[in-house]
Parts: sequence; structure tokens; C-alpha cells
Amino acid sequence: MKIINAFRWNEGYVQPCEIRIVDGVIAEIGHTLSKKEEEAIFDAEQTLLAPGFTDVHVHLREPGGEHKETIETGTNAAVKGGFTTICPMPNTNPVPDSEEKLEELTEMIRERANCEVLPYVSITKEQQGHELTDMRALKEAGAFAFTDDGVGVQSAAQMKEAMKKASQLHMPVVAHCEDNSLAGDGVVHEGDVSKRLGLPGIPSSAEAVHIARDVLLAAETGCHYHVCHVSAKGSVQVIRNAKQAGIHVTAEVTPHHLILSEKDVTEDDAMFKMNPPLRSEEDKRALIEGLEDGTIDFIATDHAPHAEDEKKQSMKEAPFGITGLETAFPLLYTHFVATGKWSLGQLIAWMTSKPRKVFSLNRREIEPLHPATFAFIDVRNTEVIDRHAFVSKGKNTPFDGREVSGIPVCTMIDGKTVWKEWKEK
Ligand SMILES: NC(=O)N[C@@H](CC(=O)O)C(=O)O
Ligand SMILES: [Zn+2]
Ligand SMILES: [Zn+2]
Repeated sequence: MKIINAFRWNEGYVQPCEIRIVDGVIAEIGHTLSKKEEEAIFDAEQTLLAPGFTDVHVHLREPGGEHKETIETGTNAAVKGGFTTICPMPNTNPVPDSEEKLEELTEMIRERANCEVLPYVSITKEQQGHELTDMRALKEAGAFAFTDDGVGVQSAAQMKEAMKKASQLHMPVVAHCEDNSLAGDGVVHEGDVSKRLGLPGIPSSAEAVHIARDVLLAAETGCHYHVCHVSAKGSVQVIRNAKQAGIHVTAEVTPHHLILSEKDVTEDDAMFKMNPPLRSEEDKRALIEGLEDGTIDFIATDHAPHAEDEKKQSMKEAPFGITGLETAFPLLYTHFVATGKWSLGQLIAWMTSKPRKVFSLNRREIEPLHPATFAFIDVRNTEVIDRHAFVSKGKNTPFDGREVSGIPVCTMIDGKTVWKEWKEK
């Protein structure tokens, strides 16, 4: 039994609160609780309490890419960033595309993870886009959603077949939307930046065309269709229209697409190379508007760690992707909450309750009977992002050197402290 002493966002205000935790569960919340003699006080007075964040789009690289990240280092990065649930993508080696491989992965997670990890399974075998996985068997083995993230499902017929099956199983299909015949060998957004740097571009239509195709298929099959990392204005419009037409479509956006644009890509620097690419200022504004009006449901990081020597290469050679778990909350807090554009409640909802609702995960609120699973946020001090200080193996971020506030300093799962940066008094 212990009492946490902190602040929380409650009914539109930041308010002091005390929370009694019994057996890892919130037993009581009040302004001042009567203390029992033997009860320990966990004094987090200076910090703001949020439910542990959920990130439904990360890459952990294990198995097969352990030089980039492991389940252990990736989940350490998660809890350092205030995340207590993460969902890793299946573009690993091997791909979790069968019951056996999912069971092996689940076993690795059980042994090595430091937070809740819900792994995706693939839509097609080895994510090759040729043959569908045994979706029923995968569901029975514990899968929660299907995706081929890393690559788009190129064949419309195959996507339709996948959606039909997923719909019968009441499982979501989660899509990386990219038409390869349009994206070609592009490495940055096709527009101002591709011209300026003389690099091959990826047009916005490469994304929007897939989303338009897929919302029609979702309407036909009745499937819950979720769009990964939306980056373009046209995509937001297609999703908005589909929602208005009553199609079951949901979508996510990354912190980097909300904060950066092609304008920030001033040289051939692979720290700014990710898929989808950073697009125009107009696209960025449409993403913010889409999130604010509910067209886009929530925020996910697309944490994509890569090794230092891989990202030292030129834009043309380096792999796509940047890390996100350790920078997401501070960047969004600094950019949107500290400036008064969003309320703290909005940001917290986009990082926990909204994604959990979309994927039918247990609710996670600061309410009695909920698990004592929290992020403690320091909103008083600022810090400079130092990529070399990341606990993730991936040091690849375009945000190095940025001053931020809203820093997660402690994370608790079921009443146990799994990360803490401040010294106990
Ligand atoms: N986003 C990226 O730029 N890269 C991801 C793949 C993906 O999310 O499509 C990766 O696995 O590195
Ligand atoms: Zn992707
Ligand atoms: Zn991804």
C-alpha cells in the first residue's frame, strides 16, 4: 500500500491529487487522503500524472535486427518515454506470419519486455504480398491486428481478400499505404524538397491512392481499416469523406509529421529520411486540422531505430525511419500544449485513451479499479534532446539539440516503478 502525491489533469484543470494504490491497483483518489500509519508516501508532488501512454506503431527489430534494437532496449526506451503499452510491427526476420512464429515471439516478449507489448502479425506470408497468412489461426494464437507495415499491399484483390477474412474474424487491418508504382525509388517528398536537393521524390498520391482504394474495399467488406502514419492533405480528405460516409476507417499521425515539414530538410541528411516523408507545410497543417477535428484518431510514433553507420549514409542509401519513443511526449507537449494550442487533456487522450479505444484495448484512466500504470511528467524544467543519451539503440532523430519541456521522469506499471530519473528524498 502506498500513496502517490502528484498533480493530474481533471475536468479541464491541473489539480493536486493523492492516489492510494493497493496491490498495483488504484484504490482511492482524493485531494488529501487520510493516511494509515504503515503507508509509504511516494512524493511526486512536482510532477504531473498521466495514464501510461500507448503507442500502437513501433519497430523493435527483434528477431533478426538486434543491432538496431531489441525487445529489451526498445521497451526501455518506451518506459523512459512514458509508454507502458507498445505494439511492434512485423517487419522482422522472421516475420510473425504463423502460429508458431507468433508463439516464439510471444515467448521472447514474455522473457525480455519491460512493459506491455502487443505484437502485430502480418497480412501476407513474409510480407511478400503474395499469399495471405492463416488469419484465423493467428487470431486464435493471440494476435490483435494484421499489418504488412514497412510495405504497402500492392494488389487490390489481395487487400480485399484480407479485409474479408479480417472482417469475419472481427480483426482490424492496419495499412502502410504506399503504391510502389507511384513511389518508385523516391527518398523524400516529391515537391519543393526533391527539386531543391535534386533527389527522387515520393508523391503524396502514392499514399492517398492506396487509402482511397482501401476505404472502398473496407466499405465492401465491412472491415475495420486503420491507416498508419498519414502524411498528406489528400489522404486526410479521403479519410474525412470515408468517415462521413459511415465507413469504419481510423487513422494515426506521427509527432514528426505534425512538427516538421520538407522545409526542415535543408541538406542531404538521412536523419530526415523516413517513410512516408516529411511533406509540405500545407500537408502539415491539414494533419493538425485532421487530428483536431477527429478525422485522424490519435498519435503513434512509428519508432524506427537504425544503426549509426546505416544512417550516416546519404539520403539515397540510408534506410527510412527515425526513433520516436523517447522524444514524442516532450516534443508534442512543447510544441502544442506549452504554446496553448492544445489542452493537456487532448494530448493525453491522443496518446492513450483514443488508440486504446480504436483497438478495443482495456481502458486506462486515472480512476479507481484501474491499474496503477502511470507516466509522471516534469512540466517545470526544460531539457535539450541529446540523441546520444537515448536508451534505444537507435540514435537516429532529426530532433537532436531541441529544447523541450514536459519530460517523463518516472513510469509505473501496476504500482511498480519501472523507470525513474529523480533521486528519492
Ligand atoms: N517508417 C519508416 O521510415 N520505416 C519503418 C517502416 C515503416 O514504418 O513503414 C522501418 O521499419 O524502419
Ligand atoms: Zn509504414
Ligand atoms: Zn512503421
